[in-house]
Amino acid sequence: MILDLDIGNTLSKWRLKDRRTSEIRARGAMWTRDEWRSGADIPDLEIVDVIRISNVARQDVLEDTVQLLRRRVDAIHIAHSTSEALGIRNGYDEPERLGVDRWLGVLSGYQLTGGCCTVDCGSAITMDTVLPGGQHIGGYILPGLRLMKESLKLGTRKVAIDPEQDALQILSPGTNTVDAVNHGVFMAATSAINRLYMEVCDSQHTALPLLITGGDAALVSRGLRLPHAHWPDMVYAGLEALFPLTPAEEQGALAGMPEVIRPAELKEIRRALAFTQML
Ligand SMILES: Nc1ncnc2c1ncn2[C@@H]1O[C@H](COP(=O)(O)OP(=O)(O)O)[C@@H](O)[C@H]1O
Ligand SMILES: CC(C)(COP(=O)(O)O)[C@@H](O)C(=O)NCCC(=O)O
Ligand SMILES: [K+]
Repeated sequence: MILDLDIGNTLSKWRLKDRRTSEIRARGAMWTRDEWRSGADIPDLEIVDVIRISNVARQDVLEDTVQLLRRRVDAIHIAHSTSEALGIRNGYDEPERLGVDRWLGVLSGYQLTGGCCTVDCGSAITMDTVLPGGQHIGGYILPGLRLMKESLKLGTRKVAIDPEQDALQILSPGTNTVDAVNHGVFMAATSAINRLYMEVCDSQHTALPLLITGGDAALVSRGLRLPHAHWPDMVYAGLEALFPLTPAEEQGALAGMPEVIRPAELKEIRRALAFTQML
């Protein structure tokens, strides 16, 4: 069995994948700051023979995790951002400083689309662009929904946006503190993504597919008017692309690949952008 780990600043996500059939057998998550102890929260390590890791949390979290796992498994593959991989050139001045979760999203996004914008809505919200031909041009980092809320210190930290509400409701003026904050941060996130996406397409002269992932992706997705695809396993898919282990992975099949949504026409994107700028 393969254990895939995606250690973010908030949550450490894990997934068990069958090495022969490529089926996902189990999934879970735990708080990154918590220790890995046997119990219901962590996978059964007895059946794991190889591990792939994406880590953007502190180095000691990775070291502790590897220490714990090393005793039990044959191989541990740890992903790193590099200047080039799988036909993609990293656009950062210092490529190794690009968050590896972003790099993995770019790798899988490019495998799927041949050029796209990737958005990861977690502790931070990140957007990256890789152009047709494989040049990554860098991206943007914003605080995530939770961080934005916490930074206001208005006591609304624990009250999440109701995911059942429709987007128009979430964007309406709040008539109490909780709603005012929730609607405000939702608007900040969705309008920034909309705008940055349009700016990038305009300046690169191409309408790019838009992919979104991360713990808040389903919610943020509801406020994006642009065509886009939600790919919950996008970071895991980058691990699959970088360290293929199953027969399906060796042939380029990535877990949970969404259908590619055709982007709006470039001239429509430019019209919407011009409208935004005149407001
Ligand atoms: N079950 C959940 N537990 C905790 N956070 C969740 C959950 N579902 C959605 N979230 C949201 O997802 C965010 C974490 O997303 P994630 O992509 O895992 O972040 P990171 O990779 O930075 O750890 C949280 O800040 C929270 O807003
Ligand atoms: C930007 C991030 C904090 C996002 O992490 P996440 O929200 O997924 O926990 C992470 O990708 C990171 O630490 N990046 C290093 C800085 C950079 O990418 O420029
Ligand atoms: K993120």
